[in-house]
Amino acid sequence: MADTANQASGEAPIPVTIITGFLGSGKTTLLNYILTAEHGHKIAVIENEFGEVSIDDGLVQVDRVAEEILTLDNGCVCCTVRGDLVKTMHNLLERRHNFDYIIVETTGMADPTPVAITFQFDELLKKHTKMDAIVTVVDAAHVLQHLREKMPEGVVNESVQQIAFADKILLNKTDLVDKEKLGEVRKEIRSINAFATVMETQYSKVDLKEVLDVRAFSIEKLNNFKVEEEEDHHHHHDHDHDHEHDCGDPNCDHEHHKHDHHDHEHHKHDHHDHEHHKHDHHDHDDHDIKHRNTKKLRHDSGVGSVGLQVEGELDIVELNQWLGTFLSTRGDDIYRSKGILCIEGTDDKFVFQGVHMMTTMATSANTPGIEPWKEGEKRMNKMVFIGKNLDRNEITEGFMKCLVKDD
Ligand SMILES: Nc1nc2c(ncn2[C@@H]2O[C@H](COP(=O)(O)OP(=O)(O)OP(=O)(O)O)[C@@H](O)[C@H]2O)c(=O)[nH]1
Repeated sequence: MADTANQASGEAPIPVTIITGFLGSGKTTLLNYILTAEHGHKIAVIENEFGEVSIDDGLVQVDRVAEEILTLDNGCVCCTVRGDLVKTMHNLLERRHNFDYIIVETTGMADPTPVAITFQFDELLKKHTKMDAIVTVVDAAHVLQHLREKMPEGVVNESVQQIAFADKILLNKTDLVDKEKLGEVRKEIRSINAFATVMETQYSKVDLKEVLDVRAFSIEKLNNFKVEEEEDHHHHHDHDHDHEHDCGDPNCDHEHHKHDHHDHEHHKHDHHDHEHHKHDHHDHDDHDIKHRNTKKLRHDSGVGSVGLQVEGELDIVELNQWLGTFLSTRGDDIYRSKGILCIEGTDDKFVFQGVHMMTTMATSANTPGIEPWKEGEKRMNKMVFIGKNLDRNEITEGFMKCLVKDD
């Protein structure tokens, strides 16, 4: 008989943390800190840039990932799987008894999407690993400059995207900025991603319980759906939905790019900027919709977040149809989506998460840490979308139509 520790580590899916962030933001500093700290994990690290990182304790091995990109479709980022990463991961999994945690560090400029997608896409990886969180390291002294950088037509601002994807944000190098600047940076981050946890750090020193094994990607944390109060009352711009959207790849001529989006003309109300603003919505005013508008600040990428919190039961067929259509038409612009949902006819919570148009739906029956709806618990659906040019009304309307109507 194999020993129990071996058995245990041989069966449970291995958590994967993706560390991303702009060049020089402090990713390597974070990695070195993690690898030398006491955390009880045996960590395998995969990096794009470095051949070797040798740390005596904890670290098991470092695999070099060469630049090899396997594109599944016409070059659209959401259809890109890292072939090299798949190979490296398969090799690594053959030695899985050597480690119980995986960290993937992306290069400074890399978009985390293909890495996240790869873990969702490959069958073996899906079976043996479990995305834990995307951790984005932000350089407090330089991030505003990067966020506000004007990009040429069709080019994605990586800094904005990395923040949009994050479950956890290390606001690093706080020693280099004053309070006022720090406040400004925080606001700008919030305007892009209203749902990630932001932690201020120096030399990436963070409470590791906040970044490792946090299951942020599989959204247990949505249970605490908590949004920070913001004081500023910047005017929320209406986004003009120009129908030529881009996925950041100038060569991409993917069918869905040509999709003519709905005309949003009738949605053009002026939103308040108040948090948890109660909203009378058509004939659904019996449902309490708590939501949050993110404000468009000076980064002009149009990236923001929309969160919904709606009580009620959802019709699974309607939901699949709406989400399927919504994400296949808008998926290039929607970096992340997650949700905990209440489906008619079951006491299991449904756990939804997506990266662009790739989505997974699990239930509390197969998601550790998520409990089924309890007797008497409010059946509150919570859903988050983070992306470009999101139209809160369009999302709310689509979502509300999926609710089971009380007769
Ligand atoms: N002042 C200050 N410097 C820091 C802090 N964190 C990291 N640095 C320094 O910033 C520089 C870049 O840090 P790295 O950890 O190498 O950044 P990186 O994100 O890995 O950089 P790339 O690999 O180039 O993308 C190093 O000289 C670090 O010592 C901090 O909190 N304050």
